[in-house]
Amino acid sequence: MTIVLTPYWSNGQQKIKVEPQAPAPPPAGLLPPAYIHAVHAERSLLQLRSKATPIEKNIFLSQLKDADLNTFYKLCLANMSEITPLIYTPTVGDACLQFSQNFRRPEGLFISIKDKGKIGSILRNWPRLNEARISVVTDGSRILGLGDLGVNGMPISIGKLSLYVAGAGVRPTSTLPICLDLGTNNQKFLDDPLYLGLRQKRVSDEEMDEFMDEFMAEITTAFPKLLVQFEDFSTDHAFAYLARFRDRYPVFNDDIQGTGAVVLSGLINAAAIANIPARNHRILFFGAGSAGVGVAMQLISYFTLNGLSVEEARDRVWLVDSKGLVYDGRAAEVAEHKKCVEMLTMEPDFSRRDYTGAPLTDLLEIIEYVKPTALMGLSTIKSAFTEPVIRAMAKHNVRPIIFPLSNPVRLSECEFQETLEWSEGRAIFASGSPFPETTFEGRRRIPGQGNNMYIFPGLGLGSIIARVTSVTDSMVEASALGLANSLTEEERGLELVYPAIHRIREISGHVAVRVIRAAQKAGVDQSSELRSLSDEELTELVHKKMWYPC
Ligand SMILES: NC(=O)C1=CN([C@@H]2O[C@H](COP(=O)(O)OP(=O)(O)OC[C@H]3O[C@@H](n4cnc5c(N)ncnc54)[C@H](OP(=O)(O)O)[C@@H]3O)[C@@H](O)[C@H]2O)C=CC1
Ligand SMILES: CC(=O)C(=O)O
Ligand SMILES: [Mg+2]
Repeated sequence: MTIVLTPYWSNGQQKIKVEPQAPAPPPAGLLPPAYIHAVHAERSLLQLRSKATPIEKNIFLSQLKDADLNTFYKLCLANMSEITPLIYTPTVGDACLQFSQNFRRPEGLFISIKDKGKIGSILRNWPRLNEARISVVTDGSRILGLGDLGVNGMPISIGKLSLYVAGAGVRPTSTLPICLDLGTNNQKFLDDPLYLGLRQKRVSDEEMDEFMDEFMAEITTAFPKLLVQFEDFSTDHAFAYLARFRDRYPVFNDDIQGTGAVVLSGLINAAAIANIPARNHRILFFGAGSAGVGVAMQLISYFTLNGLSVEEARDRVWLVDSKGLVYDGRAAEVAEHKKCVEMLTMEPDFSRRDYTGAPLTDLLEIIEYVKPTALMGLSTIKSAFTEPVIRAMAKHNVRPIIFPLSNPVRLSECEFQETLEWSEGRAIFASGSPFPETTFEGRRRIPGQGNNMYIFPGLGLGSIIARVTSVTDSMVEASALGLANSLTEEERGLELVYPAIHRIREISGHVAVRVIRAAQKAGVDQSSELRSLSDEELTELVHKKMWYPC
């Protein structure tokens, strides 16, 4: 049993410790005589562990959250590494796939295309109108690497918000999960009598634009203090709506910006282990969607801040999509977001100009041509990093950086153990979903989890506390740098690229402080009283604001 709990009340016979936040005990007789709330957390943990499969554990935890919020978050905080994979990736992928079958009680807000014209009135049905501070909004069109899941995407919003609470201490009552139902192109769901969403195909881009304009205007009116996180929109809409709304409202896109920040942070720490400055790396992206391009943009921005010109910075990056290496001369059309993204002041044209040969479609061939120092997988293609691919990376690099970042775990481009074996233990590894640690040739090896869950809780908390009017690139970059320098000496000694997940509150606090400072510098903060605080005072304030279960 790993949890350490402080009992705070019993059924009245044996008062132990009453904390200020503790709920009043129910009247005598409504609980068994020896019931102790804190011990109940241990009982809940045993119940959780008695479930056979991850999805059963996910269902159990979801019901526990509904029945006893404090015990749920106590378990999360005391057992982060055990519980995070159950409420988040990989299990949240199954929770989404099975949402319509497993549905018990509604959680969050559902807004459909049929509500167009009256979205404001639907939003005002939310019972905690004045309390909402952070909303994770998905349209279910690209849930993890699982594709269009329509209204079944709701658990991703719920799961991310549970991490806001557990990982950053955002008050549970301040979280607002939203799933937009704009139809689905998933025929299996449309044919399923249990499917809980609209029985229609996705609406046109024009209709979706009108809907999103109304939605954003109404949500920021109904909830004037709300930060909006866009989650798992399909890539074209992810870029389009970030560009459309980011200067008007406090909004960020987790898959583009959160992922960009977390991978930049991991690359900085991996570069230190490889003993090659980050800006000197040659980075090959296998997958050029919202996540791949988001990370590429973040890296280029960082490299330019570290002395490279835009040309030199983008020269460090190669993109591969389903048609192979992205280069100017190839016949297959190159989507706009892979060429020129308006969201940065520079124009990071990722399409290579220096390659003029025949299309390169084989990853191994591409590796032999590029000779990358780092290989990033954001493709949703399971096992794409084959033994020859990893061996080629290991041939060209003393310490190859290999980050298979696709989620959930069954879509990972490679697994931890095989990557160690094929690279003779030299790979520096981080994956999107967690792999267990292992011992390789007598040495303890701990895989990194390169997941935006290390960024969004702190980025969100800092934005909420500073009451920002928008989320700037500098705030996102600050979150990455804050995460990168949060490793302890012991963690560096173990060659970790990300800190241990059980320190998530500390890390989120650190990230939040960096984000608040960046917001102040950019002039987008509205909590001017925080400006005069020293860093120590600000850190203390951030931690004081964190909610704890009782
Ligand atoms: N670790 C983390 O924190 C995060 C991980 N992710 C994960 O990243 C993955 C991708 O997300 P996202 O970018 O939004 O999704 P997209 O579907 O937009 O992108 C997938 C990309 O992979 C490319 N691709 C598909 N098949 C192949 C193939 N056979 N060979 C080479 N490339 C291929 C696609 O090519 P084309 O453009 O030609 O279609 C596209 O560029 C998901 O699994 C998601 O879960 C996302 C966000 C955060
Ligand atoms: C982690 C995440 O945001 C994703 O896989 O989409
Ligand atoms: Mg996502």
